[in-house]
Amino acid sequence: MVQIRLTNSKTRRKEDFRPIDPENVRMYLCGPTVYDRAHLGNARPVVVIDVLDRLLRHAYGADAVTYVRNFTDVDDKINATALQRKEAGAAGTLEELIRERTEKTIGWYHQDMDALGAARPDHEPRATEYIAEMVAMIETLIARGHAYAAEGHVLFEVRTFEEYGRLSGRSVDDMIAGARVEVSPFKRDPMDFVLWKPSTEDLPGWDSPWGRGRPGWHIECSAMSEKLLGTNFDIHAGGIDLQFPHHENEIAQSCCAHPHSEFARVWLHNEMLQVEGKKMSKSLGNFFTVRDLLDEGVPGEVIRFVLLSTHYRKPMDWTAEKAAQARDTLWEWRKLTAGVAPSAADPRVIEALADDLNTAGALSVLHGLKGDPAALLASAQLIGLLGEDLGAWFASSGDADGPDLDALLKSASSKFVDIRDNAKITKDFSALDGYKSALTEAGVEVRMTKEGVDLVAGPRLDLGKLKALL
Ligand SMILES: Nc1ncnc2c1ncn2[C@@H]1O[C@H](COP(=O)(O)OP(=O)(O)OP(=O)(O)O)[C@@H](O)[C@H]1O
Ligand SMILES: [Zn+2]
Repeated sequence: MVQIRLTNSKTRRKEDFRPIDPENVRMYLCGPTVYDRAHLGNARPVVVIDVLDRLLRHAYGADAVTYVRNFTDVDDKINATALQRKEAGAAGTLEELIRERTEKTIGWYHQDMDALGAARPDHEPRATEYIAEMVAMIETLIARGHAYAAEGHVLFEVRTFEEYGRLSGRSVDDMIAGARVEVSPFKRDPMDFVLWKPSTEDLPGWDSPWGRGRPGWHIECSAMSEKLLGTNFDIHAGGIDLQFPHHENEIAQSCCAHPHSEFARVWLHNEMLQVEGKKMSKSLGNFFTVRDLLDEGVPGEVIRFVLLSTHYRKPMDWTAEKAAQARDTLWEWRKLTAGVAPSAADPRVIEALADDLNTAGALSVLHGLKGDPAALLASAQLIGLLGEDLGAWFASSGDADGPDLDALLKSASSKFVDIRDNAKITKDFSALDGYKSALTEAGVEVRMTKEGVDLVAGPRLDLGKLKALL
């Protein structure tokens, strides 16, 4: 097996990856805060880590990886969204509105990430189910002198952790200068961050030694990763936007609660998906969701292809041109591999992936495999492409339940045969020609066979137009 190498943000070097336990490689990815649809930027870490997950399973065994990705279902942004809805007249208590929204968002998230071919993690812990673990960790931090309670809050005292800032390579003073840190009267130092905060009656809250309250965001990941992966695990991933302060704070909490632990050995950070040079983000409002693209008829597989065509450590843009090229390439590959059984993945594809997840390199190897469809198929499947039949591929676009493409094509072909049979009697073939060109216009390939006609969905299939022809 080829040696996997990953760029570790902690050491700023590309390093040989050596798992703590090769029989159980453990990986954590910071998941979404569930108050709204995932935008395309949010999908980037999911697709990148899905490829890493596949590579690790290829290398160490399908059952030798534990992949955890959390849902942050308690957060001020969630509360604010629910409050807005309540003020706009939505029925129910604030707590009910919050729960309704987080449940719904988790469902959307699953649908959208499934459409991108990202396998579900082994564990998807929800923060609200790990409050006891968070409280226990905060108590440990207080007992060890790294945190203090003040006015219903508990704060982590950053100056008590010498290594603070090491991951992002900044000193505490630089960070104070560069960051918008919240100054509060009860903080000993402006850099100190919240582990626990009080909740008003209408906000979600849990009883704690510091009164009724709720956890800060950072402690969620420390507590959940410890519970599910232990105090030392292999890989911690997330977007580069989370490196500071979120990951810096996770390290401070976990390493101070367990002084002899390393926490995560390798830190992997993906660069940002951008729009005109700026990070795609909810706060900037320059985003579109994965669902927007799927609804426009961009298959999930095309989105995945585009995301993989740039190395994860480089910023990238989404463009319609990239999507069109991806669609054409995938279509060509699908035609080449139709009815072919996959052989083994080309070793060069594995080498490219093992070299710090060089997915763009892997795709260029695939381009060269057109002469060997069996290897092309196996290699594409290794990175999560060409995995499903075409029906499922197109079904992932359009409405959430997915149209049954096979059924649509079947009714179109029986209609075609009726028109043809009629034309044979009347000797007027114009209606048949008209139907044929309408099908072509809808992106369907019409192949005449001895028995009748074979209709095949093409890369530019327009489901709306096809439906209109039935
Ligand atoms: N533009 C982007 N490109 C790549 N990854 C991103 C981008 N925006 C967010 N992420 C990643 O998405 C994951 C989920 O992040 P989170 O739920 O905190 O985002 P958010 O707060 O909803 O989005 P935003 O950052 O747009 O306000 C994190 O790993 C984060 O690093
Ligand atoms: Zn996290």
